[in-house]
Amino acid sequence: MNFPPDFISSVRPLLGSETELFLSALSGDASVSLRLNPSKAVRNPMESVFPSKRVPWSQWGLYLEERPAFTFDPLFHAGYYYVQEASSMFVEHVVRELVTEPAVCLDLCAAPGGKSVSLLSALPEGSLLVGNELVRQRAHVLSETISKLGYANVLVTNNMAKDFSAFPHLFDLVLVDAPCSGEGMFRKDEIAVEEWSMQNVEMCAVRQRDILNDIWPALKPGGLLIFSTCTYNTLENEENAFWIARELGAEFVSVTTDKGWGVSSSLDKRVKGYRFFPHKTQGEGLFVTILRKAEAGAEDATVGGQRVRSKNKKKPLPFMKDRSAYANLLLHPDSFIFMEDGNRIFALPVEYSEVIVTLNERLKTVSMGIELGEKKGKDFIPSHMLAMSRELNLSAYPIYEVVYEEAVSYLRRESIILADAPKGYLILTYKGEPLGFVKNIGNRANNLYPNEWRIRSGHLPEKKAEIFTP
Ligand SMILES: C[S@@+](CC[C@H](N)C(=O)[O-])C[C@H]1O[C@@H](n2cnc3c(N)ncnc32)[C@H](O)[C@@H]1O
Repeated sequence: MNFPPDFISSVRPLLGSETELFLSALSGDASVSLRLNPSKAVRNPMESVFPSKRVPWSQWGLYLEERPAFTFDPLFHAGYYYVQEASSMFVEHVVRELVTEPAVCLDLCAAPGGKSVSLLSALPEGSLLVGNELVRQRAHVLSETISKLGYANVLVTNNMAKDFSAFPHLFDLVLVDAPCSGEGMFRKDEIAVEEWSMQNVEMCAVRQRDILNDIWPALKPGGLLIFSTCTYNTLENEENAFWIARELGAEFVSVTTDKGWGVSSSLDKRVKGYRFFPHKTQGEGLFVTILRKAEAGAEDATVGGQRVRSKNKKKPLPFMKDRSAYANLLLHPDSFIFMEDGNRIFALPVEYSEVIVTLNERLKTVSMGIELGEKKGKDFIPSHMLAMSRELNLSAYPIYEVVYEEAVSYLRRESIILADAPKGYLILTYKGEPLGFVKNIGNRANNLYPNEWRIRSGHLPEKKAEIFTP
C-alpha cells in the first residue's frame, strides 16, 4: 500500500527501528472479529462459533479465520453478535476493571456503536448508557445497533457535545471516541489513506480539544473520562491527553494489561495511555487514555463558570397511570415506567425514568428505553425494538419458527406465507430467537421488519451464512 510520505516521516520518530515492521503490518490484511452479545448468546456458547480464538482483552470477543457473509446470517440481524474490530474491545476491559458500581455513562461520539456495545456488556447491572452521535443519519445507525442488542437502559441522542452542558455533573463516565485522522484504519479503509494530510491531523487535534472542552462540565467531579482515537500521531493522542490533564484538571488512571496482549504504553512519559500497533497486537490502531476528573476546581471555568442550560425545552412527557394494557409485553413490567409520546408507547427503567425524561426534554432523542409500539385507532402495532428486547415476554404473542430461507426473505422485507399460523400479530423466530413481528392476515403475512434495516441484496449465498455451528 502507498502511504503518504509525510505520514511515513511522522511515524519514524515514534517507532524507530520498528517502523518497517509497522508499515508492513499496516499493508497486510485486517483480522476479522466479532463480539457476542452476552444478553442473547446464552444458548449458543462461545465454543459453538466456528473456528475462532478469543480476543484476549475481551470476555465476549472472538477472531474468525475468515469473513463470512454476515448480512445473510439471520442471527446477526437478531442481535446475537456485533461485528467489531478487536482493539476497540479494549474499552470493555477498561470499564470492567474501573467501574464497579452502577454508573450513568455517556458515549459521546458513538456511531456506529461498536464501543457502546462494549460498554453495555461491561457496565454493572443497573447502569444507564446515553449513546450520542452528532451526525443525524449515523445516530439512526447507532440506534439500530443498540436496539438489536436488546438492552433497555439506553437513550440514543443526536446532539453536539456542548448541548450536554445543560446537565452539569450528570455523568459518572464519559467516553470520547473522538473523530480523528484515522491512521489506524488505513488497512481497512483506503479513503482514510487518501484523505490523510498533516493539516487534517492538526484540524482533528483542535476539534478533539473543542469536543473535550464542551463535554467537560457534564462529567462529575471524580468521574472518569475515557479518551480514545484510532490514529497513531501524538498530536491527537499524547498531546491532547496531556492537555486534558493540565487544562481541564484531571489525573491519569491505569488499568492492568497482560504482556502477551502486545499493548504498548504511551509514547510520552507525562501521559498514561495504551497503544495498539498492528505489528504487535491483533487488531487495528487504537490509542486509549483514562483520566479522573479533579474533585473540585477548574472544570466549569471552561464555560465561563456558568451552568449553561438549553432553552430548547420540550413539554414533559406524561407517565401512564394505567399500565394494564402493556404490562404483559415485558418479562419484568414492575421494573419499568410506561410513557406515552403521541401514539408511541415506551417502557423506561424505573430507576432512570426521570433522568431519561429530563434528557429527552432538552436533547434530540432518537430512541429511549424500549419502544413497545404504536397505537393506531383500536390497533396496537408492536415495535421492532420490542421484538429485539431481551425484556420481551415471548408468551405475549404467538410464535412462528421459520427456516433459513424464510428468515432471509423476512429480513428482505418480502411478504411471506405462513402455513397454519393464527391471524394477527406473530413473533417470527429463527433458531428460537426473535427476528421481528408480522401481521398475519390469512393468505399472507404483512412484514413489519423496519424498511431501512432490510437486506437490500437479492443474492443468496450458496452456503448458509451462519456463524454458529448447530
Ligand atoms: C471514531 S467515530 C466513533 C466510532 C464509535 N465510537 C464506535 O466505536 O463505533 C467518531 C464519531 O464522532 C462523530 N463526530 C464528528 N464530529 C463530531 C463532533 N464535532 N462532535 C462529536 N462527534 C463528532 C462522527 O460522526 C463519528 O461518528
